[in-house]
Amino acid sequence: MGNILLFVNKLYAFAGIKLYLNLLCMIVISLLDGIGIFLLVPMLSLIGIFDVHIGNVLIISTLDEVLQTIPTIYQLAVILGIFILVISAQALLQKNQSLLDARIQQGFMRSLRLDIYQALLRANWIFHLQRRKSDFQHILTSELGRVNYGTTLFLRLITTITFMIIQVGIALWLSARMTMLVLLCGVLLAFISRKFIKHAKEYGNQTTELAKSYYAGINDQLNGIKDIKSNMLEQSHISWFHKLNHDIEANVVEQVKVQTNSQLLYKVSSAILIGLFIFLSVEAFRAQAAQLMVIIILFSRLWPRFTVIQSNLEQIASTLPAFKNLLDIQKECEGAAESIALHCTGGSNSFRVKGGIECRSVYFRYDRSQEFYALKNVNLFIPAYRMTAIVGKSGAGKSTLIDTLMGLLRPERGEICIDGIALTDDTVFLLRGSIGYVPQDSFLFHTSIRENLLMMNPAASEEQLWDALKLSAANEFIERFPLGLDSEIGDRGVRLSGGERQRLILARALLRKPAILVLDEPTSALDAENEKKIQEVLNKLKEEMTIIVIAHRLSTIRNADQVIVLEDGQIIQEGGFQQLSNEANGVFGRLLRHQTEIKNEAGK
Ligand SMILES: Nc1ncnc2c1ncn2[C@@H]1O[C@H](COP(=O)(O)OP(=O)(O)OP(=O)(O)O)[C@@H](O)[C@H]1O
Repeated sequence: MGNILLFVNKLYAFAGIKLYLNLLCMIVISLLDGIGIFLLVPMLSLIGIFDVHIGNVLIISTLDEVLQTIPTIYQLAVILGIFILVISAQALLQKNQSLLDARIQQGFMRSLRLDIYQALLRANWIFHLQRRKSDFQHILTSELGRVNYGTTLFLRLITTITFMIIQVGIALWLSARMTMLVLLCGVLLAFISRKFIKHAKEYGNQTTELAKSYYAGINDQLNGIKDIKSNMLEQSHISWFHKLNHDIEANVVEQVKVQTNSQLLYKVSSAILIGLFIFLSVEAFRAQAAQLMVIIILFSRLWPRFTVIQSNLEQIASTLPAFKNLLDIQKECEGAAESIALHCTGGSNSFRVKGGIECRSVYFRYDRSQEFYALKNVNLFIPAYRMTAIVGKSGAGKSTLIDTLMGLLRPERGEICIDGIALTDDTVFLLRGSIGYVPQDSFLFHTSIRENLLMMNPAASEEQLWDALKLSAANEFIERFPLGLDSEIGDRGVRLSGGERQRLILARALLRKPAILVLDEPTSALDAENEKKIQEVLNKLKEEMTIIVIAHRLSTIRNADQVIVLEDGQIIQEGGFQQLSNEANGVFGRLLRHQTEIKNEAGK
């Protein structure tokens, strides 16, 4: 019940007055529908199908009196004319009401989609690290689809209930006793059917869980398709897929079972009720023929609405878990929201570092319930317009440190200062807007080289594009492509080699003319010749920007002005490249000697 109220509140918050307008349309449509039914009696009487005694049945007797003032030959034409007018007006109104319905529904979905997407993008990095990406994909596609369907059903439910109330009102007017009898049966049936709604909700929860597993599994497996194929893991994955699909199928069949059982109950009971109702009307209540006819028409239209309401309630119950899931994620995102101003996009020159970036006694933990610190008492100074390299064994804390320097992770203790001023939640975005980041796992879109570049700086000219490509030594391979900048690079850039991908990503980062260039393993996929080119590029770029680079391949950072060596989240060595390589017992010297030996052996 709480969830349905939440849903109604949210829908009302979005649609407001439009919902009332919709309701008003429905009331008028139902009234016109009722008038159409009332017109049937004199019409059938005039045609001669029935010789109905109109007696003192409300509305019909008034209508009959009016008709008597018209010459007999025109009576049928007049009544048919009114009938056509009433039905046409009803159809016209219905058309507009359906349109309004669609507008409310689609607008509501648009606003939900936007809210959840904005909340996702506003959430901080640590939140994203802790969640499965596939859960978000699931929410934004399948769960939103279910909520959409639930909204359609909800609006349909309001329509049905409005129609029902009006028709019950008319029926009450005609015969209170008979109407009460039917309503009593309806309430009784609704009470018996509560369990169907409960089951539908349980199966709806199951649908959410199954769909989550489906999305997560598909996502992981498609990302790891190379591993699956090269390790011959196809069969085990097909078995997993088979089992999950079996569960999905069983879940849907169970839901249909609940629906068909309740429909069966409603249909059989409706046949019994209609029989009982006609019998009682004729034998016990002695209803007049015209009155009986109107009531039978009303109830034969009314009763199926009970069935529709029951079926709608069950289906809404099965989609409510999707709505709850959506609100939960949105709430979690909002709990982790950064105070980012979304209209400010990262851009060039929004922040210039004059002196340098400083870490003052920085501590960081991914999980505050654990004792483990990924960064412990880190104190360091990164001078502007210099190249600082961060090295260390795998798991030493290099990525955590640069994520902290970029303001993606906020220190648990200590602070990050730019030119001596501590970063706050507000200024951290200025810093982030001034960074060009080249990640380890390069991210490229399945489109042309040009569009991949323009994504970073849509206003860049052809000349600026080529300048950036030259700087990153990516121009040579692109010039060889027949379509040049318009060449398509495939999904995540699969049509390029690892080195080509990395150089393209570097060009993309440079296009922003960032104040700080952060590179995570920029040369890991490059051969010696290209590595040298990148070294030269970085050397040149030092004059224009501050460079921070993580490197496993130490030859890449030969020209670094400062090297920071991390181990277990702490700085254990720092200094110039030559200085550290000369420290015989230092970790850096050992790492360097180890890499040189491997290189020499490979060269033999
Ligand atoms: N999202 C995370 N949640 C929890 N712990 C994490 C997370 N990311 C990293 N860690 C832990 O923090 C420590 C530092 O990890 P980090 O990724 O910074 O190391 P690294 O030096 O960059 O390693 P590599 O060279 O392998 O990329 C590791 O012990 C790692 O297990």
